[in-house]
Amino acid sequence: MSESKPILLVVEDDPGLQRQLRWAYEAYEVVVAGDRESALAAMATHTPAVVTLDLGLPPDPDGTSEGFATLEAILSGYPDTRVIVASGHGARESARRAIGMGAYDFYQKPVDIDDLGFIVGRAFHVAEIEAENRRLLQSATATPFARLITGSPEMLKVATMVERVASTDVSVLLLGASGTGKEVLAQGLHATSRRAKAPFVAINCAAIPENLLEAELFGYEKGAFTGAIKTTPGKIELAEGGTLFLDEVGDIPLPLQVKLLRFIQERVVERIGGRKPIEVDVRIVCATHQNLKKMIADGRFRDDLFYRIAEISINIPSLKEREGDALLLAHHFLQRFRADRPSAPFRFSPQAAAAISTHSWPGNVRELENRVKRAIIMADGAAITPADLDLADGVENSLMTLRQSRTLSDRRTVTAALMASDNSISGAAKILGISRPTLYDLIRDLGIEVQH
Ligand SMILES: Nc1ncnc2c1ncn2[C@@H]1O[C@H](COP(=O)(O)OP(=O)(O)OP(=O)(O)O)[C@@H](O)[C@H]1O
Repeated sequence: MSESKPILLVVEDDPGLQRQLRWAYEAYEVVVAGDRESALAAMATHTPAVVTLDLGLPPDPDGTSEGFATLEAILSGYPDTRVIVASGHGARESARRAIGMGAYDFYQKPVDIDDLGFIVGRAFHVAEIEAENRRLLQSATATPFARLITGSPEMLKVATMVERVASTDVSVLLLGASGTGKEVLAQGLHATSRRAKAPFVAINCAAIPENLLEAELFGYEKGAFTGAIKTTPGKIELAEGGTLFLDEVGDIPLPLQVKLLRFIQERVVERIGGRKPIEVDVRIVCATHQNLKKMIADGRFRDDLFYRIAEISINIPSLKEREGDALLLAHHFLQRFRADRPSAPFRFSPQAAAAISTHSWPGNVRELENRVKRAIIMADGAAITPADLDLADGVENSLMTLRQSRTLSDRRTVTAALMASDNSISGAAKILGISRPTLYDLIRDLGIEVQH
């Protein structure tokens, strides 16, 4: 991979500030444009991930009209670009308008190079994560787990385990909270097993009334009970040669647990009202959000059945535990649902992205899917907002994190410089490129203890 620096486009008409910014951002290759035309030319040539844009551009250097026109042109041509808007004119109103149009962030002049540098750094970071997300989305859809979208190491580990057990015929118990993707994984398991061409039959044991569950699973002969007007095979039979997925297996009532156990041991079913045993070859995969061990202790689940269905148990992490996945999945669902509603926004506002990243997702992926579905219907701006998702604004949180992370990174850098210079103040100041008094101030503000 090339080690070239990322390109930052600075749209600024003041030559003094142009020079200052060019000098300040050593980590980037800074491209400068002084007006709309040259900004769009630079966009076409370099397609930078991040742009800083002064709203006061010629021919309206004292107003904002040209700046807004430039913002609109950039965002409509290059919707993935993070545009950071800087202006001294009627800052609040301009800020609101710019963010509403899809700007990434806003900065009020006069420019503080350090602060703006931090915002720019974060914008590149987010752009990188999003690019990575897009790559992951592409590669994820190429795997046998076509419906499983994840970039988190914990979940990838789960997918690898599922893939590994798929080639065997052991029974698998998937443990995870509601909406974590148990059925998606069960389907992935089936699709990667030797049974892939045979049926995958799923049954949610919690969704079917107790008295109907037996008929659903085992089938019945005509006339076996009132309403049994024709002979009907059960789900177990329908899964012949393939995989039977028993979701919420903990909800199977005890008498039916006995019958299921018998089937698993003998591999034959008898329809209700039937006399002849029917041989069935199926792979059993179960899932539950309940604690089966506790249910066994309470006498609500049979331990002999548990050991039959749980030759291998796999824990599925909650969405909150999969770092970065909420945003990755949100983009995935946005793309998917937009297919039916092309006029919907194609991006989340920075506030919405922050809200998605900080929400605790008690309903896991299903909750996320529903919120994005809702947002696509509700949204009427350029970007999806936290309100469209019915989430609290995440920006306050992210701003706190911004401040905290800045302190954290300063502390780390100063401590490393002190260690490298054997706690010599002048040595550390030299490494950090600051004066000794500035370093003393920093050490005090950051609460660092210097050992002598
Ligand atoms: N990693 C994932 N990638 C893409 N979509 C997912 C993922 N996980 C779950 N989904 C989607 O979220 C929804 C819920 O998933 P699923 O039904 O598999 O969860 P579950 O754990 O079986 O839920 P429950 O226990 O409530 O039945 C489905 O629409 C599914 O397609």
